[in-house]
Amino acid sequence: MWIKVCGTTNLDDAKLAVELGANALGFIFAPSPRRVSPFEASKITAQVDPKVETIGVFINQAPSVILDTARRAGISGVQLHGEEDPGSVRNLLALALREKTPLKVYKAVHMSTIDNSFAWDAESSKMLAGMVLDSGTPIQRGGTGRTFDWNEAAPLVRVLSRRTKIIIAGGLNAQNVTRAISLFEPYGLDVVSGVESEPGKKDPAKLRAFFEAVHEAVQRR
Ligand SMILES: O=C(O)c1ccccc1NCC(=O)[C@H](O)[C@H](O)COP(=O)(O)O
Repeated sequence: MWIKVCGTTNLDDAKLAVELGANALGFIFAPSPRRVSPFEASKITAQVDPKVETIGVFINQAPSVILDTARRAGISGVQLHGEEDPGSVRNLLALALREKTPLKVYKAVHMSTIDNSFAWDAESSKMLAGMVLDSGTPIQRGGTGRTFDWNEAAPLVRVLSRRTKIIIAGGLNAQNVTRAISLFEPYGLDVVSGVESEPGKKDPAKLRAFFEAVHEAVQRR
């Protein structure tokens, strides 16, 4: 199971997440109490094993801004958390190719109020490294600490799973992650609020409990 721990703001939290088995660390470059500058992120990414993905979170930014931030922060991928459509991802990937900056692109889709998953048909989903299904709203795009309606979403998630790698996000924690894994059988998981003591600071006990719960659930499958 691929696990992304998001909202990284300091090296200690990054090191612990990686030690526990995180496959990816998220850095927020959008309005958020967890926001970091490209320079702050670069000081952390420089010390992370290159096998661990480092993913910048953006909301409705121009491709040139995303690419410039990615380079300065030293990240390996981006997660687009606004209303970016297949056209904007195509432009971003074309620019990245022209400028010889390899970049994985993950698209976040908000399952509650601004569901734009239908823009992502089988063909356009091929551009994505994966799709993050989250519970944001137009006011708070991510990091809400709330789950979306899992039962209602399950049929749509099955359809989307045939198109790209599905990553479940939104209100995950050590208590509910087992159910998310058995219900959605996702490729990956993405968490922030459920493993923090306060926004931007990880709680080591919660982080450990989260990874233990995931590993137990995966072994039972
Ligand atoms: O985490 C934020 O503060 C945030 C703000 C704006 C856009 C995206 C944001 N987070 C992106 C993530 O990938 C989070 O891990 C995801 O939304 C899940 O968050 P949570 O429900 O708190 O686990």
